[in-house]
Amino acid sequence: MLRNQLPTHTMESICPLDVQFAPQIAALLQSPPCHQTQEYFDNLIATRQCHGLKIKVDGKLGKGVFADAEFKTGELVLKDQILVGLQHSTNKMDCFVCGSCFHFIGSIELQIGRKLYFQELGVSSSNQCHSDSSDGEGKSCVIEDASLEECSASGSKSRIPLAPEVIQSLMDGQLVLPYSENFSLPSPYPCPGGCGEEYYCSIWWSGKGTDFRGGGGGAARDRGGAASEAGWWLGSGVAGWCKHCADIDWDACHSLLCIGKKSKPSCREALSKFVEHANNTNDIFILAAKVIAMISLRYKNLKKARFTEVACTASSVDIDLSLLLEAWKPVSMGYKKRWWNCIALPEDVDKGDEIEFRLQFKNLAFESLQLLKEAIFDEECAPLFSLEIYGHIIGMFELNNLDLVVASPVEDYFLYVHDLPGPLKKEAAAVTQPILDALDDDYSICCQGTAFFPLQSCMNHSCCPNAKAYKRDNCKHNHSLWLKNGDKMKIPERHHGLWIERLFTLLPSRLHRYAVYPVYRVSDTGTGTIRGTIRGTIRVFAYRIRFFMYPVYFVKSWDKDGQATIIALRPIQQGEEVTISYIDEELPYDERQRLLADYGFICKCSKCIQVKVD
Ligand SMILES: C[S@@+](CC[C@H](N)C(=O)[O-])C[C@H]1O[C@@H](n2cnc3c(N)ncnc32)[C@H](O)[C@@H]1O
Repeated sequence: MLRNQLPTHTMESICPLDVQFAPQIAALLQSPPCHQTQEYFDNLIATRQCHGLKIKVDGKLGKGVFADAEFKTGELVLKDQILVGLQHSTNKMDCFVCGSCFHFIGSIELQIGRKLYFQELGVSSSNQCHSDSSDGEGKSCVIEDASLEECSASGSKSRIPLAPEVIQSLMDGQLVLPYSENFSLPSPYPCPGGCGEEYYCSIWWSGKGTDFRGGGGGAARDRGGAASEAGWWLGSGVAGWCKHCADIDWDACHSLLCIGKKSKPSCREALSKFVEHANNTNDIFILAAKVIAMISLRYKNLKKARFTEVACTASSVDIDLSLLLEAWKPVSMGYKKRWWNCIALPEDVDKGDEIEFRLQFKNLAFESLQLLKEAIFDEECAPLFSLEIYGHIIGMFELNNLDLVVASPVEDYFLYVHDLPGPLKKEAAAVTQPILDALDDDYSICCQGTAFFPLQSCMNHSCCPNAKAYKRDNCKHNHSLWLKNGDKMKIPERHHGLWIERLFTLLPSRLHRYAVYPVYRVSDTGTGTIRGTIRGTIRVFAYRIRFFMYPVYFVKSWDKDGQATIIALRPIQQGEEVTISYIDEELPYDERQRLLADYGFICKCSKCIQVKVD
């Protein structure tokens, strides 16, 4: 049975808003007309100055990205800014990053001190095992009787702790590490709402992208509302000092989601419950909440602007559908299906249990939505709080999101010290070695999360792609995979020398989607060794699933901040479609189709069509 042909009773509404606002919801979920979509993406490409690309909206696979110029091998094809993204909550203890652009902030000392502090408290990801990851389904997994042959890198036992005073002096800036001035980071600005949960940096808007200049200014300003230019996320295209990331995030969504003193105590409590629920189940709900907050605030701003124009005094609780559709436009452009329908059925779940399986996800989303409604429900934007809309927003993430991976400057710092000439290295290492010993394998953990990118998400998949997500190639160091023992892990030649993520995959395969694991550089010989498997039993909602994990690797899209960077894998001709691979395209045909089923389609690329013909 196809996923969109489930019996009607699974589609029955459990959310009264789905029924009450059915026409408005249908209007929101209707695909925008082609000309509107074309206009939107043409505008986006122009304002972001990603010349050389064109989004075509009526291709055989729906939207697709096409070359409007020639690209040489290795050339930058696209740098795309996040529409909405989040850092996984489990990663927050490891990496201190800006809550808006995900650039590392503070200082090398603060990054290290904070990590060691949480490590000593026993709450860092270093103290957890892989299967306790923040995956869509994995978040809800409870290890019941896993016999862990070997835990991850994070569980290292060879760590030599530092004295608490040293950790404190790293955090409060008393201890300055040698050469750390070469790795300065933007100053952190606390959330203006006083939640203490989010910190930000300031950015320089060059009109082309972001260029980080640390700190400067920082006086708390009176925000008194969320009045920003409604189209900020399309980028102004004008160079100049931009508002702090704090302001950007506040105006975009955080003013509604902040649990600081500026929010009403009842909202604060409800929001805390919502976040706790998301952290215990699936942090993708927090991303969905960001979208709902963004659209609500865009709606308010559009309404304010319209009323100023026509001096209108209409009742403030009437839903203005045309304004709501306008506010929703950036989300309307994303490819989406209902979350609980587009999740691939894990191999371990019996076909006969499919309806029950999907209902569990639907109920989970409803549970989360109820908590969010208690916190930020707005009558004027009521359709946004329907389960249909919530499910489609999460489904959009499921089908399009890219893992967000931002390289750690702490790793760069230690590599720099490692590369110093003899006497200088010896002197510096006298200070840094005890810190490395305390961090052990975790010295290089990068910022990890998930994000939706409006242009990149239009890229179709191919098993013979002509583009890929960029991996930093300016690193001077060739780390071998440090995996121990036994089996060889073969890595295709084209990935040699690139940064990869060592990933323990939990079967069924979907459970790795949002996992949090370290990134390593593959040696130029491209081989590593597998560290052993982990066997056990987990509970996924009502199901007990026997599993084993095996290490695979993922090549990541990552950079100094959260932008997606796509480069050409081979020469791309003008007019040719730009494709990336959502999976490891070297796998055999059946395995590829199995993995692509997670994305809800059977591949129609030339390589797969050829297999069928043969
Ligand atoms: C991330 S979106 C890509 C943009 C999409 N074509 C659109 O219209 O927005 C992924 C979806 O595009 C379609 N798609 C992408 N690559 C495909 C392929 N090789 N074969 C078949 N469908 C594909 C599938 O429907 C898939 O779920």
